[in-house]
Amino acid sequence: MVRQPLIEVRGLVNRFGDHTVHEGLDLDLYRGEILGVVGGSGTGKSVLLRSIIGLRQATAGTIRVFDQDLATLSPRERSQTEQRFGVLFQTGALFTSLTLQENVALPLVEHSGLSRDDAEHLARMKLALTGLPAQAAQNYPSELSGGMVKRASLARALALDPEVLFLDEPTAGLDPISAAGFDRLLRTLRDALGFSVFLVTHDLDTLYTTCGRVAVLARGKVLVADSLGQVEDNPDPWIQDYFHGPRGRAAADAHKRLSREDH
Ligand SMILES: Nc1ncnc2c1ncn2[C@@H]1O[C@H](COP(=O)(O)OP(=O)(O)OP(=O)(O)O)[C@@H](O)[C@H]1O
Repeated sequence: MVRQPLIEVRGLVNRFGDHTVHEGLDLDLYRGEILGVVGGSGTGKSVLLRSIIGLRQATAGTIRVFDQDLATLSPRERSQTEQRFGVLFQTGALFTSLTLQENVALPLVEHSGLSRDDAEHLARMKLALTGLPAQAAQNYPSELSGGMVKRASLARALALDPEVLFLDEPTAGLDPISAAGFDRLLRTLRDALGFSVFLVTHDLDTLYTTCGRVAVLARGKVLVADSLGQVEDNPDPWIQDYFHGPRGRAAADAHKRLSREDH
């Protein structure tokens, strides 16, 4: 059976002045998958994410989302399409002057026409879904640990039941235990809710524990997008260094050990 991509990027070009970031980049995201997007610093992972979610107009190329060409959508259609996305940026980007419950309720009030009371009720459910204790709903972001803020940001990204979740380095800045907890949570929620994930990360443990496929960006393109096993075997020097250097080996070994313990 031929799998239809939910997102299809073709011939993407992004330039800033005479600096070319993407030069004919192709990438697909399939329904229900967690796609890890990796690459050296400055290879354009965030610019790619921003182009897909409509925060940046690409210099050239096409981006089809849910079988529609982003460039041909009216502002209204674009806004409807964007509501099918959930986004979690690296900083979490919660409003510091709002409680967690108010933060998560905000998109619900804005986009789904719920009353404030109903939105806050639903917000508490979303926060519980991400594993936060009930009382955290009344806390302000500054009162919580980094891991809890990440969970709350995830709850906000999930507020409108998105079909695709975009995450930009979600475990950056978390201690390894909180990071592993976040990875597990992401897998569990994907299994339960069925969304697809576009995950920009530098975290090798995240790649090994959560991603079904991995796309490697280098030299303006996607060098390879495949299962980890296939990607690890790619002879490109950056890929070899990344996956077979000391950190890559440690992450692969830890994953093998955990898989054995699970069986
Ligand atoms: N608004 C902008 N104006 C000019 N250059 C930009 C802009 N946004 C990104 N760039 C450049 O595009 C390149 C890719 O940036 P991007 O943030 O996508 O990299 P990245 O792969 O996400 O890097 P990192 O892993 O370090 O986060 C960088 O050289 C960056 O300086």
